Amino acid sequence: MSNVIELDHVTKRYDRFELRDISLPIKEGYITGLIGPNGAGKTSLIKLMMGLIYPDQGNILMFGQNNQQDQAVVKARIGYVSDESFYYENMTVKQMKSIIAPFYPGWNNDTYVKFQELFKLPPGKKIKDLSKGMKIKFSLAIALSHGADLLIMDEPTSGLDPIFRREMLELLSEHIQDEKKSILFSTHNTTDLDRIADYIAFINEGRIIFNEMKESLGERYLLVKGGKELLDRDVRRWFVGLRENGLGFEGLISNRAEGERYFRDTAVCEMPTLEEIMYYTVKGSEAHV
Ligand SMILES: Nc1ncnc2c1ncn2[C@@H]1O[C@H](COP(=O)(O)OP(=O)(O)OP(=O)(O)O)[C@@H](O)[C@H]1O
Repeated sequence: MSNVIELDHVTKRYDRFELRDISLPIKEGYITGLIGPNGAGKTSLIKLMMGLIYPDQGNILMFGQNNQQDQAVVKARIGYVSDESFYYENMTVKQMKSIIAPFYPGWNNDTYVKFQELFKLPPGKKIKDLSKGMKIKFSLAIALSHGADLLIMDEPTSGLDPIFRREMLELLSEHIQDEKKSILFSTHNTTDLDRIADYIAFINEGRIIFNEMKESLGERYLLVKGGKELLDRDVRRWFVGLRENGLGFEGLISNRAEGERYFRDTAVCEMPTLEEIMYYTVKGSEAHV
């Protein structure tokens, strides 16, 4: 199985933040959700892939090609959706579309018209007068109209109402039916991932915590709820994150087999939700600062 994106030991430093030695393969033909709390580094990671910022160290391959040396070829195959607008604010939707379309050899105007109607995009409205959700819809219509092999989307669902949010996720699932297409999107929202993601890449404080098939996460982690008397210093070390109150605790263990062996008869063992995995991982990393 080949990788549509491959980050190889990529480091990017800012004054107070670092994406540290990131090696991240994104699988071709699947939907990967990039998730992490505010400030985890999701947008920076996406900008690195898009060649909008440059790594201090490491290599980035898109479709097996270097994303800087082969920039034009690579970019023509990517549909990029972000709420940071790269459009001319004073142009209308129609004018902007006419400027963008010729850049893409695979542009299909019938497809664009179909999405323009579906998304109720007002052709005569200026870009600056579009709502945040409308801008995202416009970006998405463009991305879906030039036959992109890879959609990269930075929080595409964040400005959308719940109805369109759901419709959009369905649309993305349909898009991926074409076996060679791939999607990477960042989100804060675990329900987006529950609905459509095949793979989940979780980033926290500039590091990749995991990049795994959604199904296999449940086999790896264990959520344990029990009485405080079960916790001693050694046992505490097994927990990625732990929440305690007067009598009891609830916590996440990353080695499911070991956790089950110890807690099976004395505590409640459950398969964690994605949200619980995120919550305890972030909580645990804060506790260790
Ligand atoms: N140009 C820059 N110069 C300095 N620091 C930056 C720059 N761009 C981003 N950062 C810092 O890098 C960190 C990661 O930011 P980034 O936008 O990648 O996170 P994110 O996961 O997308 O967050 P959010 O979910 O809030 O959008 C933040 O602490 C941010 O302040």
